[in-house]
Amino acid sequence: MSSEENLPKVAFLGPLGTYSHQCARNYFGENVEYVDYSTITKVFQSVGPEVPYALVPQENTIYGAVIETYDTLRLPEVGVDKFVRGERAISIQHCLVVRQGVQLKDVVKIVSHEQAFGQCTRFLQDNFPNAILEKRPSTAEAAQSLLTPEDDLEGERAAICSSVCTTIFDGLEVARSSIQNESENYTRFYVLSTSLRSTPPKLPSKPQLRRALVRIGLPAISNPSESSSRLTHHRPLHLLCPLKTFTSSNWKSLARRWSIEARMLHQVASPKRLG
Ligand SMILES: O=C(O)C(=O)Cc1ccccc1
Repeated sequence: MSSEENLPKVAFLGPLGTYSHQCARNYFGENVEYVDYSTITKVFQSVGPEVPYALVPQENTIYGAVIETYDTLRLPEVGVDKFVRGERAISIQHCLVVRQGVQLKDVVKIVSHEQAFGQCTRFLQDNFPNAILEKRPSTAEAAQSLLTPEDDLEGERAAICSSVCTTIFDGLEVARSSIQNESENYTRFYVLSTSLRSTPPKLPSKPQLRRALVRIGLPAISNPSESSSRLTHHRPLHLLCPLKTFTSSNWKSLARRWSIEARMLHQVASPKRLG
């Protein structure tokens, strides 16, 4: 049995070269075995007895919440057998990367993760207003895809990703650096775990305030008898706050009542509210 087989597994959005991978290494170091998955949803789904830990991007200082991550954090298993057990923010410096020798004037298509597009809107508008922007599952996958020919494209492609990708995938080079809208740019990642008890095997870091992720759902209860049985476990929101409509000020007063400092509210509209 190799020594790697004894290490706990950590899932991350791959391939090597993603910001998720950089953050995972920054958090866990050499204490774990890394396993890459092709989408954030698959990273989330992998968390279980075989893969007890994962790291997912949560929020960015320029572009805000990572939607795919929030979609998974609303799934029922969160708080039951999948828990947010840590966080780490890293600096994100995006580059425009091309195959070696490609001229920027020939670039007609740019590929990347949707977060990277959202963080680089000014650069894209100023330099490539007519380029096709194609979403990929991760920045490193976008970089890697430049090495596969795309026959029916008239023109060249570029990827927005970390400069690290040019050291991982042979034949790529950095054409422009630090292309995000603001020079200081950070993404926070969440560490997921199957257990509330065992502490993730993280590298030592400076002490942080303990934070909680609170998920509040408006129960879709039509049958009153069903609602009373549910009340023993989850108090519906209209019992917690007097107004049926949940607003950010409801949230702030709830947080005050619980003596917690509310940092961020991410709200998703129900079909009833928009429809
Ligand atoms: O695609 C990646 O590299 C990721 O880890 C997701 C992401 C994309 C852009 C900024 C931060 C995280």
